[in-house]
Amino acid sequence: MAAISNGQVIAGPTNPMVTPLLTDLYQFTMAYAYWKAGKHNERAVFDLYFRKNPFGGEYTVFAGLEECIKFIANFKLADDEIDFVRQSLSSSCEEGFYKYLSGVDCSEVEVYAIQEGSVVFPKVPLVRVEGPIAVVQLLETPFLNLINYASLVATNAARHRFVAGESKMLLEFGLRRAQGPDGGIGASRYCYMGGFHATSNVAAGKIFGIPLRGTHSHAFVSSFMSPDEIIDKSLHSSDKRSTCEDFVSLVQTWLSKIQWSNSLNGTFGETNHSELAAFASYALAFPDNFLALVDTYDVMRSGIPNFCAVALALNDLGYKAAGIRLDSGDLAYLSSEARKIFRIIEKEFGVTGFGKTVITASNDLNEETLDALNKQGHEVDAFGIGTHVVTCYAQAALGCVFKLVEINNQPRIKLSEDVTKVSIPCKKRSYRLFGKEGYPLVDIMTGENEPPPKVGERILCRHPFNESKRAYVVPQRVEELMKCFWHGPGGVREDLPPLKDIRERCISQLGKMRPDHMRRLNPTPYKVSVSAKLYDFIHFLWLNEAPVGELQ
Ligand SMILES: Nc1ncnc2c1ncn2[C@@H]1O[C@H](COP(=O)(O)OP(=O)(O)OP(=O)(O)O)[C@@H](O)[C@H]1O
Ligand SMILES: O=P(O)(O)OC[C@H]1O[C@H](OP(=O)(O)OP(=O)(O)O)[C@H](O)[C@@H]1O
Ligand SMILES: O=C(O)c1cccnc1
Ligand SMILES: [Mg+2]
Repeated sequence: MAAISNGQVIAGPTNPMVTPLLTDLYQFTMAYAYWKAGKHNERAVFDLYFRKNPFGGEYTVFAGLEECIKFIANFKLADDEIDFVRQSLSSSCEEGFYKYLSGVDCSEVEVYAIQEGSVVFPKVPLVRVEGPIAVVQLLETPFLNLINYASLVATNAARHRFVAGESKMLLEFGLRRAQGPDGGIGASRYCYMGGFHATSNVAAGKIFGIPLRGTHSHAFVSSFMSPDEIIDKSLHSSDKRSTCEDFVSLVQTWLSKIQWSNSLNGTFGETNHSELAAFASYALAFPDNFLALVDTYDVMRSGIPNFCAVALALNDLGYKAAGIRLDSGDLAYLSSEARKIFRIIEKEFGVTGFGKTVITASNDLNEETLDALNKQGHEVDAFGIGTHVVTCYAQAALGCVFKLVEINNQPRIKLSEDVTKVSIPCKKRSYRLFGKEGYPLVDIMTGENEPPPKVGERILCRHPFNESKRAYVVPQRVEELMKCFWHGPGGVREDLPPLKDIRERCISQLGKMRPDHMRRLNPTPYKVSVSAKLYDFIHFLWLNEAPVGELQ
């Protein structure tokens, strides 16, 4: 059953395994202890944030919010789930707790969050969850689970897109290598959000409306032994006005023309006939969308001439071949060589546009290989990326945390020997301040009731923990970062935007960042700050909570 809020139906989470039990045991033990102490309805505020940008970069893409909202909108423990909690906790736990649990929902919970697909930075709350402490405590692990991987993959995808360059098409091919079904579905969704153009994952296409793309595998090529296997060789022209009765012969004629061509100067000798049969057969099946994997036997000696022969035969019948895929070898060299041949063929045989035939490359691609290809020069138009993007091979987890910042209107702080782990107390607001050139300059957190920064008014931005780091900013534009996404089922809240809009937000925000924050090597850290008032309060609370040591 789906929940209704603000007149909008909010379905449950995409993965039906996302239930109130998808949490750590300690959330239930704490919920019991809060209940036992009579504290369970105390109003608590938690911040969800991360401490360090992933992949050695200086930016992160926030993703996973929609799933969190779907989760809380439908949050209710079923009887069998309560029975299981009863079996899992100590037998000394009182029955009244289970009665309480059976009535728990998120009607008293408020969620403020940065919009999904936004570019975000360490320490700034991505999500602020307020509500009865026992209920909000139960949300900690599922929220982290839904946001950590989503944001990591979206960031990874955005980084791959950044290196590949805006003009390149990025295809996500990772389902077979993903961490299980949820990893695969999630990767497809969040790669698309981070700027990929399409996925090979059919289920993700159906569930999220992501464009589907694909080629064919080596198995298809090697399954053919000879052109004699092709029974139905007829192919009608694209305008359906004529029919070629023996497409395979037409292909073979074109292959000899290529072999004897003057401008190709005898580049091509014998090619592999079983590969030619596979290509011809694929073209008969998909004359409008003929794409050939050209590296099964030998890219330059066989795959490319065979592809060209089939593509030219299709051209005779009014079809335009879709392109080739390279899946091994030196992709810079092979793509450049293939392009040269396509250009020569365009000239020699007068086939307009043949020189621009799309070249797709795949095989263990990652940021580094894309960067290396760019440095060498290449002719690849589209990249198919699997393992590295979906498994986030370069970094296993983002490390988002969920920390208590206020209870019963009393600010709370968590101290640590490691200053990066000290939490920023209070229910806060956060703003992005934009400079003269239109770039975001700094994110600033303030106490909830402080006046907001104003355009044209100088404001002091302080590093939260380093006294000497501070700067005045006169913002040209101020954007409040967190919006209300849940205020109980009846409360006014932001609508959940379609995936395409989230993707566009992401691409647009990434495009408006100052380039030095985005570069791969030694990027400049983006500044995250607090107001002078919040700074003073953090340090007052810090001194208040930290015991004074005694030297002997
Ligand atoms: N010009 C290039 N510069 C840098 N890296 C490249 C270049 N061309 C390909 N690569 C990368 O080099 C690696 C080649 O891997 P490997 O040697 O295992 O593959 P292969 O032998 O070409 O193909 P196969 O998958 O059939 O084994 C891949 O990760 C690929 O992305
Ligand atoms: O390399 P990835 O980035 O993970 O991209 C997906 C890979 O999956 C496919 O083949 P598969 O890897 O199954 O077989 P292969 O390694 O023998 O090419 C495809 O040809 C790619 O190589
Ligand atoms: O369509 C493809 O080419 C594809 C799909 C998944 C994995 N590798 C390649
Ligand atoms: Mg491979």
